Amino acid sequence: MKSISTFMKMKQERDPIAMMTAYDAPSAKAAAKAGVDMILVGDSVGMAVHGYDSTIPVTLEDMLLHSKAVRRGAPETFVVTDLPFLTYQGDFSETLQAVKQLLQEANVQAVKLEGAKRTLSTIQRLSEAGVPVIGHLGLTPQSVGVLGGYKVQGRTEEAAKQLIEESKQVEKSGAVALVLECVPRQVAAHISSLLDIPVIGIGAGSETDGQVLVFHDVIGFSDGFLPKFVKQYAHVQTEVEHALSMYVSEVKQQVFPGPEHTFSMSEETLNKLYGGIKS
Ligand SMILES: Nc1nc(=O)c2c([nH]1)NC[C@@H]1CN(c3ccc(C(=O)N[C@@H](CCC(=O)O)C(=O)O)cc3)CN21
Ligand SMILES: CC(C)C(=O)C(=O)O
Ligand SMILES: [Mg+2]
Repeated sequence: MKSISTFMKMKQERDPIAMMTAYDAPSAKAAAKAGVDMILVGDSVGMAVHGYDSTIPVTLEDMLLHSKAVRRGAPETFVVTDLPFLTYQGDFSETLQAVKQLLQEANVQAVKLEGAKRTLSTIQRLSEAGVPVIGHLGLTPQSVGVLGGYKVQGRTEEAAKQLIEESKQVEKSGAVALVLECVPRQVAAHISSLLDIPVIGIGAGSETDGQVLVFHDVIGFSDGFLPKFVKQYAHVQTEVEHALSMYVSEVKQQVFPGPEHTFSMSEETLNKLYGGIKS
């Protein structure tokens, strides 16, 4: 299995890190087969799978269930799980309990936490306890209420300076990697060259040490969600809708199931059972 040192080496050798979310066993298996370096069990599962309009309602129980499924689907892949909203801002023992379950029951390799400021001491304490922690700055969806929407971050001189400062602080606190979401490419490039740890971008341009996208966005199965940074490599939504309407139509027209989908018993048994009926 790849490890933090693999990813450090990839950064040094300018070998881009391909990260993608997965929330269940089959998608994790497909990601592993495709050569994804690192799987993220993102709290975006709340939006991509559970139908919420933000990541706020996602719970630790949700993340555990999805992480376990992903682990079973991709037993040899480095997996990182998002700590959900408000599981790492209060009592540290609660944070520890959450991380303990993710690392010991779901067997993931690392956890990801949003923000700097108050999050820094948590990153530090977890790192000191031996937990690989990934930071997440820029657009931090768990703060959507404070940010006032899903908007590009770090665009003004002041905001960019703060983002650069906070990135350094996240590294200094012991994080093993940093996700930068929706920031100008120039700022993301600067931070990537400034830090020793790998910087993984989403909507952060091509000069980061790696990229991350949401599985459903990559395959075109996210109900029209298409922000600027998403590239759809397939249009599964269309395929799925076509398949489902064919199924409905064939059931209605009694085309499905055909003989090839149907079980039968022998004439002899049938005779014993009913004294002979027309099959
Ligand atoms: N399916 C999915 N994909 C994601 O990438 C994703 C989620 N869900 N859920 C959690 C967060 C939320 N994300 C979002 C959501 C919306 C925008 C968005 O509308 N962005 C505008 C920015 C406009 C601007 O500020 O100029 C865009 O056009 O990219 C960006 C990221 C990224 N994450
Ligand atoms: C978009 C990525 C970085 C994420 O945090 C998620 O999928 O939840
Ligand atoms: Mg997330």
